[in-house]
Amino acid sequence: MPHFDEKKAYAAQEDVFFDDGREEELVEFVKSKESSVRDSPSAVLSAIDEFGRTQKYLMNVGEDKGRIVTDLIREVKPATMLELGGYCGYSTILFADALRSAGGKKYYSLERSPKFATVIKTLVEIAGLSDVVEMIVGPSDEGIRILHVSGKITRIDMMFLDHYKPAYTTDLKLCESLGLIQKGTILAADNVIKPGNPPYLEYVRASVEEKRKWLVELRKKDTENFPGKAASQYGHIEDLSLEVKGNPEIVYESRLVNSFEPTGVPLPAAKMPLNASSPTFLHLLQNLTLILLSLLFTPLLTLITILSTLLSRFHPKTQQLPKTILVTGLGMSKGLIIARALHLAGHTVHGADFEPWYLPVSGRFSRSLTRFRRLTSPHPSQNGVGMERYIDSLLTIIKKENVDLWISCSGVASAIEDGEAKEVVERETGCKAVQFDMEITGRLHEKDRFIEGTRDLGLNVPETYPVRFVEDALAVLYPTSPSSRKDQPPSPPPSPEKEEKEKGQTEKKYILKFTGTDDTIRADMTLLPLPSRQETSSHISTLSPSPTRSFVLQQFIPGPEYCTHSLCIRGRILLFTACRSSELLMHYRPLSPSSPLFKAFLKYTQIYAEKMGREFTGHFSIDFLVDSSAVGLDESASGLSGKGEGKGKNADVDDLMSTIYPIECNPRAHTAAVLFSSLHSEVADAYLSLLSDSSPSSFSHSQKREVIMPSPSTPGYYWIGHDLITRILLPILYLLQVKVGISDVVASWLEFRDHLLYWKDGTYEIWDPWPFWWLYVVYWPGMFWISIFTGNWWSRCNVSTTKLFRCS
Ligand SMILES: C[S@@+](CC[C@H](N)C(=O)[O-])C[C@H]1O[C@@H](n2cnc3c(N)ncnc32)[C@H](O)[C@@H]1O
Repeated sequence: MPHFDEKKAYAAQEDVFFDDGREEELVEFVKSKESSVRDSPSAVLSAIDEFGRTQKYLMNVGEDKGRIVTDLIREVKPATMLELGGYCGYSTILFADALRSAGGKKYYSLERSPKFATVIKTLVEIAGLSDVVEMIVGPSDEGIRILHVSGKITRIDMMFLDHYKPAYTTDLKLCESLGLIQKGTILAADNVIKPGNPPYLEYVRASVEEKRKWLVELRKKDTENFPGKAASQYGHIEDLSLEVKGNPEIVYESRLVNSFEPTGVPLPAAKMPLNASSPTFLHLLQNLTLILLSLLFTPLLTLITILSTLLSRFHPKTQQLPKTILVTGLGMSKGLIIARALHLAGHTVHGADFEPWYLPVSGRFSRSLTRFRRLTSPHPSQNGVGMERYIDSLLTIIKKENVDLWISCSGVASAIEDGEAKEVVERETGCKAVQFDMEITGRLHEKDRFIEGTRDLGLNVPETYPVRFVEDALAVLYPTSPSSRKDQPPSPPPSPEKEEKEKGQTEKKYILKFTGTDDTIRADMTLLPLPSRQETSSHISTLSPSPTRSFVLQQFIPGPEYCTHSLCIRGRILLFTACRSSELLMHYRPLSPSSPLFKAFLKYTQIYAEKMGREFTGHFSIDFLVDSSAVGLDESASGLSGKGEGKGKNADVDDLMSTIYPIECNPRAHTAAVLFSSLHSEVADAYLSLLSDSSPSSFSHSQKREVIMPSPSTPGYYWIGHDLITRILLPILYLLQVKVGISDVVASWLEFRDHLLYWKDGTYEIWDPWPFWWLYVVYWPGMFWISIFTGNWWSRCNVSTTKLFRCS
């Protein structure tokens, strides 16, 4: 046991030893020395220590126990680190400084008390560490979910646990369940011996078998049988979740390290590096072989094409009279799968899309098309000329080919234009369009109008406010009561309920979302308000909201995001699917139609469509967030976990309707449409119903068509080229840059292997391989070189290294 220097001992701990005004006194104390301590973390720490010694006790980790962790930081060199419980920022400053010196980037401090969080912010700012430290205010489990959902943390390099003792285990399990604990993660937990944390020690020291056994037993709450006053230390006993199961397969190495409290009381602290199993070299070899087979065998593809041409004679054809159909958006997978479905059902399909003359899109080479035409873009519009030319180019095809049905698969940039085009096409020709009209498209496309309209329909929505000026957002984030205005007479004090509501209002978190299509801004997930009004205001100012560059301020819902895709004909949903939203929208696995979440999403979408009435025809896709904290939902509610035993499995669909929040709507086809690839005759029938099913009496509940949805056995869909880059090449690059470890690289490769073995490529069809071949052998390399020559490559890489290869 090392020696403790009595001269540096903190004042003795009193009965009441925090939240009695001493934290504010500390801030004043440090501020009084600001000129000598500014921008020096060690000087700020010395000032805090001096206060603890000469004024009042502070529950800081202190110099001695702190050194155990800073030594670890120097050794492990974490890129990011998490702290649960920041109090006045002693550990925050000590560890964030060590992290920065070791080359790390971000230190997240999770602190429940807004008052203490303000103290931390102030002292961190004086120490000159604001660039490194990010505060997340609120209960730690909420903070962990926020960091996970926002993508700020995908793996925990190192975590310091020093908050509500019973929450050590539940929070660790939560991190495990979210996949944040990986091989090499280091946990440093304070106070596990005194006052003591038996459930935590038991958990991290348990074997895999023991933890598996506990999973099926009825566990006591972690707050029960807790020693001393630890369970009620911060006022009340917290209701910790019993639902988060953790990952029993993870094994920890545990070590106790002797040290001293800042008062000089000797104590052990614990640190725990982690062990996990490694995959084999064989998988790597298998992956490489499959890649070569998939991409380089052009002659094989040619042979397949010839054979499948012969075999396609045996495809079942439509029972109806063949129709002539125009599908636009053939450059995207969603357009391609719709064209293929209609072709296989025996119809004549024409394709069209925008494409530069020097680089044809892959969809034009599909065997499902009778002919492909290049469309004039509506965008280089001078006085609406671009728009007129676009509509003319559509009308020309429709009239020349006697098109019966136009299926618009617009990209985000031409959704509104297609709304206008639909009106002209239906007015001037006999052709029907699967596309919302301009008014409805605008109402769905614009985020604030969509939420407002949905609220008017009586459906659950997140709070959403239009933001055209910085002040619009500040007015929501910092509501002032009328009585605080100088020019108005004071009004009576607010009722307790109103006060409670206003308090709640300010504690809610919001995200500022750009209403346009700039991906760099769309990625900004900063939770607002920031700790001070000034920081909030300057953050919003950097985004420069204006009437021509508007945003919405939307309530942050802590929970997973799901996307849906549906085809709606005259207010009825005919095709529907839902999936977990994936990074870059390049992986789709359908939710089981029997899962409660799927049913809730479908019900929500159906209610919306029916309330909109017979004018509502088009592709309709709502993105939902699920407030999993509200009803203790787990993965079993979506049917994706495959385990099926969770509480969510039996969730009531009506209850779920108030915990699913639409966050935006795409009035166009979603790439998740690929999940219908094997249902071609059903898909074709659904689209063709627009031409036949038009009598007013057909819109009744009794005659409701059955909704077509991908069966639970539908494989997941991915794009092999995207996976090659994001799952194979980029991890190697990041490994060379020492951004990730070898275990991360292997995990990525294994994911790719699983996709190759069990999932399906979103472009490839054995009978129609040329779009796939063109996409990867010509289009992507072409895009790559064009990007290099035009310089776009680098600017896009700043957004995301994989963005360039998004082909949805
Ligand atoms: C022992 S103090 C932290 C001391 C700090 N790590 C240091 O060494 O300077 C514990 C802190 O955890 C915070 N806390 C308690 N429960 C929490 C929870 N569920 N989530 C986040 N913070 C919590 C308390 O408000 C308190 O500030």
